[in-house]
Amino acid sequence: MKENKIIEINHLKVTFDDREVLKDVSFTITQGDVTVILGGSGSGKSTILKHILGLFPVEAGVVNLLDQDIATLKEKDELDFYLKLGVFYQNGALLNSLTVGDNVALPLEQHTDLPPQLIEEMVRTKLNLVNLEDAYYLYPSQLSGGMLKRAALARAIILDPPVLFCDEPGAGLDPVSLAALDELILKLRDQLGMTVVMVTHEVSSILRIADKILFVEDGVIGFDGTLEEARKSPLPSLKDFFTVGTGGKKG
Ligand SMILES: Nc1ncnc2c1ncn2[C@@H]1O[C@H](COP(=O)(O)OP(=O)(O)OP(=O)(O)O)[C@@H](O)[C@H]1O
Repeated sequence: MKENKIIEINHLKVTFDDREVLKDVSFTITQGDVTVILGGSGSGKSTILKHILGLFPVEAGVVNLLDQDIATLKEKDELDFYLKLGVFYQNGALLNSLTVGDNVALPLEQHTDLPPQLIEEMVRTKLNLVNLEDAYYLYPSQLSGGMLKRAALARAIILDPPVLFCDEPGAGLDPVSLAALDELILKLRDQLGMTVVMVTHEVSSILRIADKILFVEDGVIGFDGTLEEARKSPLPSLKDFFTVGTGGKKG
């Protein structure tokens, strides 16, 4: 079967305050893959994610997402388009005044006209999927760190997005909760066919879940290949990630 490209970036350039953060970034992401964007602190990983998510205008180059050049997206179509994307940020906090069920229901209530009974069913299905079926009536303050992440994940996927973007999803989790979150992300990929794009420094996570690695260095993609290829790469800064887990920082 022909590989289906979900994201295609060509010659993306990003300048902040006269500083070229991304000089020339090109890559493609294939449907059903878990792709990890790696790179040292400040290398521009989040900047790439934010450009894919349309949070910044594309200054130079092309960002193609779900067969749509995002620069040509009409303003009236933007909301519908971006609703197709699941976004899971490390600080994607839930609203403390709402129960977990109401938090997860929020995107459905805000963006659909579905009847309350159906919304509740959809929320329960997603809570089941993230192993939080008993947390429907609990408040965020009653959840552990790992449970909070899973609830935020349930909210990110409530509209069944074809792509899930995760920025440091495991930040602050203990190793056991981190492994559980990784398992869950793999389950979403396997059961729902979701494509996952993740920025993370967690080597244990990367080894568990990455299919593909994109390594950002000096404003370009310094490495683009499978996890196996990445582990064997002679590129010194990439080697550091897997051997000493320095996060790509030198010294
Ligand atoms: N809105 C902005 N305005 C000005 N500079 C920015 C902005 N966003 C990011 N930068 C700069 O661009 C560079 C890349 O930032 P980015 O957050 O993409 O890096 P990162 O690789 O995700 O880093 P980290 O791993 O530390 O989160 C940094 O030097 C940052 O200071």
